[in-house]
Amino acid sequence: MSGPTDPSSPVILAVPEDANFQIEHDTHDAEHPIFKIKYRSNSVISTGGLSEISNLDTLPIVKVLGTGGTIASKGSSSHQTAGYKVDLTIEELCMSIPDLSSTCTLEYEQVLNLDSKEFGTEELLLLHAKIQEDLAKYDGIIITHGTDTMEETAFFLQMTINTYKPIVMCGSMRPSTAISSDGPMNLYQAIVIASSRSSRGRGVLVALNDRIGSGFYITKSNANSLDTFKSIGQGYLGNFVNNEIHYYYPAAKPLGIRYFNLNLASKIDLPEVPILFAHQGLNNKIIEIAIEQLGAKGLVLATMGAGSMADKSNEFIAKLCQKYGDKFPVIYSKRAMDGMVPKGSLPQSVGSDLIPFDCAIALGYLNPQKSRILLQLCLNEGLNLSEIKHIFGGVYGG
Ligand SMILES: NC(=O)C[C@H](N)C(=O)O
Repeated sequence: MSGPTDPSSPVILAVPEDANFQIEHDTHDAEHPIFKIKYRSNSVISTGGLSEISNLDTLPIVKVLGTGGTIASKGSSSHQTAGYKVDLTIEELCMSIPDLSSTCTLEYEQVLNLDSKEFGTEELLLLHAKIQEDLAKYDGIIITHGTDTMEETAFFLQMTINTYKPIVMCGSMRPSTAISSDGPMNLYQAIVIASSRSSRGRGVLVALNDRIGSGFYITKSNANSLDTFKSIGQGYLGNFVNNEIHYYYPAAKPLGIRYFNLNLASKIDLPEVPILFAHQGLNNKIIEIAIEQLGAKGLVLATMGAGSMADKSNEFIAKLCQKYGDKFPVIYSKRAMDGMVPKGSLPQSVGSDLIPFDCAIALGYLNPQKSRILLQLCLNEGLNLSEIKHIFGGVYGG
């Protein structure tokens, strides 16, 4: 028998009489310890429960899905770190890393080969379908991806795939042709992370530059440097040092996760939800254009502080919402990288004639690009305003 068992299944445990086995206590979660029973035998009868059986003679089977990005790019010289092109296959990329045959059985597949700025709903759905298909066969999935929109793909996968198996995203900031390109090391670490049982039950992970972060919160903080992925308030989940994975906390998924089941059998077109970046002197006309000319079904505002928009903008938004029968959700996000927008910072009514402000939803801790995806998923499921508020309440907004 190989591969993991579902930890929630009942405890029925039997090992062959001839088995040579050992019991290991997994210390990653002191409150919910896992006892691993490892054995050597050719046959096994059954397994399950809080315990897991693993055969010492089998290795995890993991799959790398290539989608492009700088990690799959080539420049024309070894010092070129801008203006390069995606031009490397996932096969070539996997050949550039050290031998992993004692860590896992590795397979790979080219799903896409694009700069991540070209990603949209179609690419997200394609990747989602591929992962769903592969999760049945593999112990972990690794996705190579451009860093520019990696956080959006990570968040989308996090909200739409409910699995305890590791899904690990990685990329690079320097192309494959650059002196000290970071791609091969990042890919190597991501594969080791996806092969490890200690990575289970942690949701979608983003692994770059020795750090392991949660795809739910992590964001690209620097447009150029290698040390770019951060979640300032929530921190990293772990670190990778000298071929060892060091998690700081027991396995857990972020609070506020609510899974959205996508019906891949029918055509999905996630609704139009633009993001508007607020600034001093914002012209209300741009709000109207975003909503009316784009046919948007919702709007995300990167507000100037913790939900702050000029009074005239709030009044304009409230009137537009009234026009749509107060069904049009407007997410009050923030342009600041850290912090949050609490429910309490939004007025209940606006203007001298106290127009109700029901359509305004405080974002909580997510950034604008992640809240856009969350709102798209809510709208795709046909949720109403109060249900959407409830979901954003999971990240302390609403
Ligand atoms: N570092 C990178 O991967 C950036 C690249 N433009 C991308 O997102 O595809």
